[in-house]
Amino acid sequence: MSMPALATFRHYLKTILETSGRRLVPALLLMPAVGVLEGVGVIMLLPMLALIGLGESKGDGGLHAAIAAAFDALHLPLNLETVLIVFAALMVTRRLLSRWNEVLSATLQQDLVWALRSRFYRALMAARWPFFTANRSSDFVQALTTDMNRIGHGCAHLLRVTATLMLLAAYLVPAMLTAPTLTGLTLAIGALVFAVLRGRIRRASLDGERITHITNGLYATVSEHMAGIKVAKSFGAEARNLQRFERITGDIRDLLLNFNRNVAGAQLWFSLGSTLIFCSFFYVAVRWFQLPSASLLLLILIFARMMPLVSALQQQTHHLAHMLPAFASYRDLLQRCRAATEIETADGCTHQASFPLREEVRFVDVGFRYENQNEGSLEGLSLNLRANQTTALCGPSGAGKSTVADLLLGLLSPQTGHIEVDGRVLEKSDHRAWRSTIAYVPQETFLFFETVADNLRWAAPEASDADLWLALDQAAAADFVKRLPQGLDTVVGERGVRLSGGERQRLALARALLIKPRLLILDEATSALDTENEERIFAALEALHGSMTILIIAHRLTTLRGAERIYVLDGGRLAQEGTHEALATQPGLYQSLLKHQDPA
Ligand SMILES: Nc1ncnc2c1ncn2[C@@H]1O[C@H](COP(=O)(O)OP(=O)(O)OP(=O)(O)O)[C@@H](O)[C@H]1O
Repeated sequence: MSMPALATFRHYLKTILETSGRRLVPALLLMPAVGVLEGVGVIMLLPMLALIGLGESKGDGGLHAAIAAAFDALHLPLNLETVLIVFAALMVTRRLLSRWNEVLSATLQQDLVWALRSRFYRALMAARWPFFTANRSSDFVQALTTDMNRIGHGCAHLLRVTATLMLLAAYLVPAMLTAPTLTGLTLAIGALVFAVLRGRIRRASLDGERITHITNGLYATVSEHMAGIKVAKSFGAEARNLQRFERITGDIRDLLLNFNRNVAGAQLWFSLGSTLIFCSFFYVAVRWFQLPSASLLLLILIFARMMPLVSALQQQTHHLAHMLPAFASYRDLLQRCRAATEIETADGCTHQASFPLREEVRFVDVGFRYENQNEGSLEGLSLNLRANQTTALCGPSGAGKSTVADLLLGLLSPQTGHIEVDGRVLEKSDHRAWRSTIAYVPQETFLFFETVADNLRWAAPEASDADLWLALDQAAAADFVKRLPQGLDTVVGERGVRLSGGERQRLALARALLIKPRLLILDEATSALDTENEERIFAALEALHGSMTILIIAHRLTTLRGAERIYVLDGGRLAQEGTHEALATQPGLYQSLLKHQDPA
C-alpha cells in the first residue's frame, strides 16, 4: 500500500472505531471464537478417521493423544457416536456465532454509513454560503450516496478480511501441529503468490480513484441535464445530452469491467498458484515426509478448506483497495465543508428576540469583492433601511443589488465597512440569529415535490390552516389555491413545475409572510407576475406597512412607487437616492431607466 493509501486506511479504521461504539468488541471477540471452534472441529476429524480405521495416531503432533485426554477429562467415551455428537455441537455453535457475527457486522456497517452521512450533512448545513457557490451540488449528492455505499461495503469487506484471517489462523494451528515444516513451506509459497498479486491490488485502488472522479461527472451531468431539460428540448439538444451521458457511463462501464477483469485475473493466477502449491504439497508430503494417511487426510481437508478462504481474502482485499479512494474523497469534501463552517451547529435557531429591528439597518461604507473578481461588486456603499418602512433598490444588471441582499442576509460579510442593526454592528457570529428575523424571496422560487400546505409549513411547521390562508391571501395566492383540484393538498410537482411562474412566486411569498418576519427581502420576487397580480401583491404589502420592514429589489420601476426610499445602484456604487416622484423628475440614471421601461 502506498503512503497516502496507508494514511487513508488508518483514518478509515479510526472512523470505524469511533462510530462502532461498544459493538466492535463483541464483533472482534466473536471472530476468534468462531475460528477456535472451526479449528477444534477440524481436529475432531482425527479421532473420527482413527475410529473408522483410517490411519493411526502417530505423526499427528500428539493431537490424537490430546483429544483422548480431553474426552477422558470430560468423562466422555471416545467412540464414534460421542465424537460425532461433539463435532456436531461444535459446528452448530460455530454457525450460531457466525450468524450473530454477521448481524453485528451489518450493524457496524450501517452505523458507520449513518454516522458519516449525518456528520457530512451537519457540516454541509453549517457551511457558509460562498462554499455552495464554489462547489457542485452533485458532488455532495455523490458523497452521500454512491461513495457512502462504497464506504459501507468497505467496512463489511474489512470485517470479512479480519474474520477470514482468524479462520485461516484457526486452520493453521492443527496444520502446524501435524506437519510444521511442510505447512511453513506452503505458507511461504502462498505469501509469494500474494506478493506477485500486489500490483493488481494497487491497480484496484487506482480504478477506485478513477471511478470516484467519473461518477462525480455523471452526477453533475444528470443534475444539469434535468435542471435544464426544458431549455434542452427547446434547443433540440437531447441528442447532445444523450451523447455526453453515454460517454460518461461508457467510461464507468469500462472502468468497472477493468476492475472485474483485474479481480478475475488475480483469481486465475491465484487458482493456478494454489493448484501448483497443492500438488507440490501432496508430492512432498507423500514422498519426502511419508506422512501417515490420517494426518495426510487431515492436512488435505485443512488445505481444501483454506483455499477458498485465501481466494476470498484476495477478493476482499481487492474490494477494500477499490473502496479507499471513495473514503479519501469523502474526507476531503468533509474537511473543506468544515473549513467553511459559519456556525457551530446546524440545529434549529430561534434567536429572533436578539434582533427586534426597532429602528434601522445601516450599511456603512460597505465594500465587497467576490474571490475571482478583479473589481469590487460594491464599493463604499452607505444606505439605510428604516424599520417598518419599505425601501427599494434598483439599478442596471450587475450593479450589485443581489450582493446587497446577500450581505443583508448575512450570507456574505462586508470586506470593508460594516452593517449595523439598531446601532449594533452585525458580526459573523450574529448572522444566524439575525437571519432568523428575515424572510427572503428570490426570483427563482424553490418548492418541494409536496403539497401546497407542506410547502408552506416547511417555513412554519406549527401554522394552522387559517394561518396558511391568511398568508396566501396576503400574497394574492388564495384564489388560485382554492381553484386547485385538492386546494391546500394539491401536490405542486418537482420545483413547483405544475404551477405557473407567477403562482410559484406568490406561493413563495406566502411562505415568507407566514413566518411574520421583521424584515422581508423581495429580490425580483414578482418578476414573473402580470401587472394585475403584481399590483394585488403590492396592495397586500401596503396593508402590512408599518408592521414589517421591507426591501424590494426590482427592475420594473413602477413597482417601487410605494417605497419610502429608493436607492439607485450603478457599478457597485450608490448613484442616486430619493422617492419615486423625486427621482422620476431628476435627470439621472433612475429617469433614464424609467424612460427605457416606459418610452411613452
Ligand atoms: N458568486 C459570484 N462570484 C463572482 N462574481 C459574482 C458572483 N455573484 C455575482 N457576481 C458579480 O458581482 C457583480 C454584482 O452582481 P449582482 O448579482 O449583485 O448584481 P445585480 O445588480 O443583482 O444583477 P441582476 O440585476 O442582473 O440580478 C456582477 O458583476 C456579478 O458578475
